[in-house]
Amino acid sequence: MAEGEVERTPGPVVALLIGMAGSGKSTLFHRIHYEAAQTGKRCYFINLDPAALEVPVEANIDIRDTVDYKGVMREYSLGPNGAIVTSLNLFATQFGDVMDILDERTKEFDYIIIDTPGQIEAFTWSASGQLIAESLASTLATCVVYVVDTPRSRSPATFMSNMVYACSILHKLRLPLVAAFNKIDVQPPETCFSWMDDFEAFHVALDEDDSSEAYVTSLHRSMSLVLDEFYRVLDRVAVSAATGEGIDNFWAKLDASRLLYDETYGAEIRRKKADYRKRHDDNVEENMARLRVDVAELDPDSQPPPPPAMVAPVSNTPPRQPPPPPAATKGAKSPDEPAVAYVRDAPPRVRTRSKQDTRASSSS
Ligand SMILES: Nc1nc2c(ncn2[C@@H]2O[C@H](COP(=O)(O)OP(=O)(O)OP(=O)(O)O)[C@@H](O)[C@H]2O)c(=O)[nH]1
Repeated sequence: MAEGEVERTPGPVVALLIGMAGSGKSTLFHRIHYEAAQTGKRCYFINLDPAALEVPVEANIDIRDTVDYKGVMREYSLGPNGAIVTSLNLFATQFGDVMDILDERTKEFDYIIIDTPGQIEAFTWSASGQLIAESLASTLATCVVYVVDTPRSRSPATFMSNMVYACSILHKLRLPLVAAFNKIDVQPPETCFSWMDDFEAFHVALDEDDSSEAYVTSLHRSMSLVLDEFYRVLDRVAVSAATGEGIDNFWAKLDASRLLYDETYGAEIRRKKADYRKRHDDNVEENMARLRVDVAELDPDSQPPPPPAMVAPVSNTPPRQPPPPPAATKGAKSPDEPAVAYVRDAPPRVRTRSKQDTRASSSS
């Protein structure tokens, strides 16, 4: 690779759909599924919303196949939000299996689209949400698609809340972020875009909006100055999940995110891996040198030990005889009884919906 050239991450682009409840994530998920089938784009779909009553498309992997959200509520006596977080936690413990499935199938897909729970903080502020995002981003070009409800963002105060949230997600996950202004069939995005391009236009809108208290207006005014920098690195696209308008641009933004990922997060991951490898190799070399000195000091005639690669693998050593079973004592448990009584069942292993899996891949 030529010097200064950015190393490209092979495999599909992963898009995590995140947004406030009702912003249209699931409808967008559905729209992407439809458009992908129409245009022959190869997409893999994952639903991470355990509380979804209905997923509009047959996802290749669905958290609801693994975790019973209502059962979690009952068993742990939790409310709806607690149960979503706990379901995600349980699923996160099995996410290695999901990564194995994705690793096996990376060559078959161009995009992996992931729907997340409507309770946005359940994903963005939970350890499991972060773990899932980091696991994906450790090997695949991953980005966040922050879905904005454009009609609701007509009000400067709601627009500001949305942008502050998007900014906090960018800081938390540190992944490329595309703001998808949805529902443009109802409300064109130009007003929001003008506020992002020119903070003075936003200040004028604040002055004209008499629904907020003076101190809130003043707070929004100063926050718009802070966010001005954020808007410069924020990619945006206007879409309508209902009509399909703007979806072509949506694909283009995902492709652009791949480049951004490679230049930022991907480059950082590769640097960390290289650092780790170097530190590991240096440690091995240092320990070997120390060992050689110690051995030489003990017995000047002795040969230094062979390098680690020449040490016979553990599996080649002859198996030891197992120790004899302990003598039966009075009141001992029968051999069939488990030694440890688990309080809770471990969550079932992740299952893909093999039938749908096959269907989805054949349709793509
Ligand atoms: N007009 C219009 N309505 C939309 C669009 N996208 C979504 N909606 C509507 O917005 C409402 C919420 O959409 P959902 O897709 O359920 O939103 P969500 O973000 O998945 O909701 P949660 O799962 O609760 O977070 C539904 O009534 C949709 O029909 C759009 O592009 N245009």
